[in-house]
Amino acid sequence: MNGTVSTAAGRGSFRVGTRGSALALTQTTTVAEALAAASGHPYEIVRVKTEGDVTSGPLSQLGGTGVFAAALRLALLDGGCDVAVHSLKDLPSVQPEGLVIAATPTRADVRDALCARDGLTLATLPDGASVGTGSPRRAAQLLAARPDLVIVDIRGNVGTRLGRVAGKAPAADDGGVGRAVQGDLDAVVLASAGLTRLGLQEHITEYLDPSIMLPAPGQGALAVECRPETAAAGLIAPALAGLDDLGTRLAVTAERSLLSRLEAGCAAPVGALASVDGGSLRLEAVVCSTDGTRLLRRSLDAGAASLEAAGDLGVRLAGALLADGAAELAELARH
Ligand SMILES: NCc1[nH]cc(CCC(=O)O)c1CC(=O)O
Repeated sequence: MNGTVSTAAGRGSFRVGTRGSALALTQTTTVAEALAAASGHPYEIVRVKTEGDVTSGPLSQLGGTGVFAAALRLALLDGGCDVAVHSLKDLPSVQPEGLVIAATPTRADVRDALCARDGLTLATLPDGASVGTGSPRRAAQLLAARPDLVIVDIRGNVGTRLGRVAGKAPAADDGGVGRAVQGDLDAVVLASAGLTRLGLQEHITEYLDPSIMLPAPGQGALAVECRPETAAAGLIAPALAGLDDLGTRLAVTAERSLLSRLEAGCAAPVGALASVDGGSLRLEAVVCSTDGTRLLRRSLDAGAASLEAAGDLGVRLAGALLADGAAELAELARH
């Protein structure tokens, strides 16, 4: 599946690496178009097949977090591409030597979305309804709100997962890990951002308010990563800088700093959302027991809205949650 989609190769062009899923291709093309328009240089798209795309087992068996991002990062380091576009929430918070996040474009909707049959919402789903998600964070917060729900562990790309809900349009096979079983679930929970980027927002029956469901750190945001010293990165450096949104970068810096201080990965039952409010940054986070019976939820304000203050805010809020017993509650890595 490795290969070139467009043929704008040659001197003065840049190569943008992507995963092969429909969502990844959409996100990558949007970023590549913006960079090409701002820099005046043509691009080509390089598809990188990742381990996460070919393994159908549960995420927890894939040997840790970041499997989706690792192959793209390797391609950057190998010179297989010049720029990589990641979903920020899938990107491990440890920054590899030699790579930088050159842009965090303006974030899309951060909320999770319920896609239920027959227009149902979290309040109107019948007693004991089945809801599909592979995310311990979503499962725990769903159960905290509705302890009667039956959570079904599901995998695959957005279209595949949507196709599990009765009455939803058959999923286009977008390279998912399994064929959709038609209509065996009452609902699934997916990120609004991904659904909207794929034009599937009509299937959303409720945008889950962050007071009920805190999103994953970085949800709805993209990270454009590169090796800054390369010629191609230099070519588009001003375009990358122009694509960066400071508010988004501040928010995701705080969220990822919290996650890394908790020593938790993208599969941990941890939600976090930062927002810039006036000149200050506020971070809200939740750590859950996986059965949803216990939730630790706290928020903290930073005095200032700087990158340093954002990183510090994440560390301080994580410290408060750890002092409350977050590591034991969520079975995070021991300290
Ligand atoms: N883990 C897969 C993944 N990575 C990014 C998104 C959606 C887009 C985003 O949050 O930026 C999704 C799908 C989902 O969680 O529904």
